[in-house]
Amino acid sequence: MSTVEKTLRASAAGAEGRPATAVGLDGVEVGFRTRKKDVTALRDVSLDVAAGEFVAIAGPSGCGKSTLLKLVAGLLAPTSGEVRLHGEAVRGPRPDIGYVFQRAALLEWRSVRRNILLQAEMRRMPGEEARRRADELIEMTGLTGFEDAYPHELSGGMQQRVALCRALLHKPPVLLMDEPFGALDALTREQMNLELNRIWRETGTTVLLVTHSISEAVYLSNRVAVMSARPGTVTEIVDVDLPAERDYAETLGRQEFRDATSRIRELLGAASGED
Ligand SMILES: Nc1ncnc2c1ncn2[C@@H]1O[C@H](COP(=O)(O)OP(=O)(O)OP(=O)(O)O)[C@@H](O)[C@H]1O
Repeated sequence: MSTVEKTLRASAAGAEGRPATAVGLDGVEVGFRTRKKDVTALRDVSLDVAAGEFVAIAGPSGCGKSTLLKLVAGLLAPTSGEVRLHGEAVRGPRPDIGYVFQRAALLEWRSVRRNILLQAEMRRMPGEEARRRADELIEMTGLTGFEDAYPHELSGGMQQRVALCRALLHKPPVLLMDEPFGALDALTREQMNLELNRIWRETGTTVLLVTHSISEAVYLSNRVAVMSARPGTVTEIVDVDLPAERDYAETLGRQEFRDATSRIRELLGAASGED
């Protein structure tokens, strides 16, 4: 583990070595007013995510999962209730988060390295430090040898790896991922799940992941927050009783994995046909 990662892990632990709360939502409600009607997207959402924890959010389409991530990022303000990052109320866009979306959204005219370094340019990070960090991430995500390739020369999985490097460049203590592997084929998605589990363990980053896949949610997380249909609220938090380091096939065969997936499927309604 590098010194940077050790520091990140140490700062993730609160007083007396207990993990501090990285993300807190308290009685959050979000309403949208459109020309035609008012929509309550989230109602009474409360959720605490400990520093270094991996929490997945699962729920039916339109229940407010993306809205919840936008609140944490400070891109949206709640109508009522409070959102906190590291104990501090979120009052506007936060620089200390990383965001990965379903589409990698890379700049076609920039190489892999320069797409990753875009984050540094936006944040005016010192060049040498940013280049070192980009190299570290390129190696961590298996992109070595493709630094000078352009997005059209990459597979979908590789493009998402670049997006992940870009999101992690400034070492955000909190990483928000909105259905990041939804557009990938099943095998690539499995590979990305394995890699994300390793990267999460190596960096100690707190992760909030929105996913429609129940198995992905359970494979990756410490806990899965299951939401109801709109107005979305967290109906139950399912604990995933598995070791942090997870072999893919072995994990899927474990009773704890089956217990968690069937509980989530039950909560979401077997008829939804998800996963
Ligand atoms: N800016 C907005 N203005 C008006 N309504 C909005 C806005 N953003 C979201 N909504 C509404 O809020 C609800 C929740 O949207 P959100 O995108 O958070 O759901 P989701 O659970 O992420 O959906 P999906 O799983 O389909 O991506 C939806 O009914 C959506 O139409």
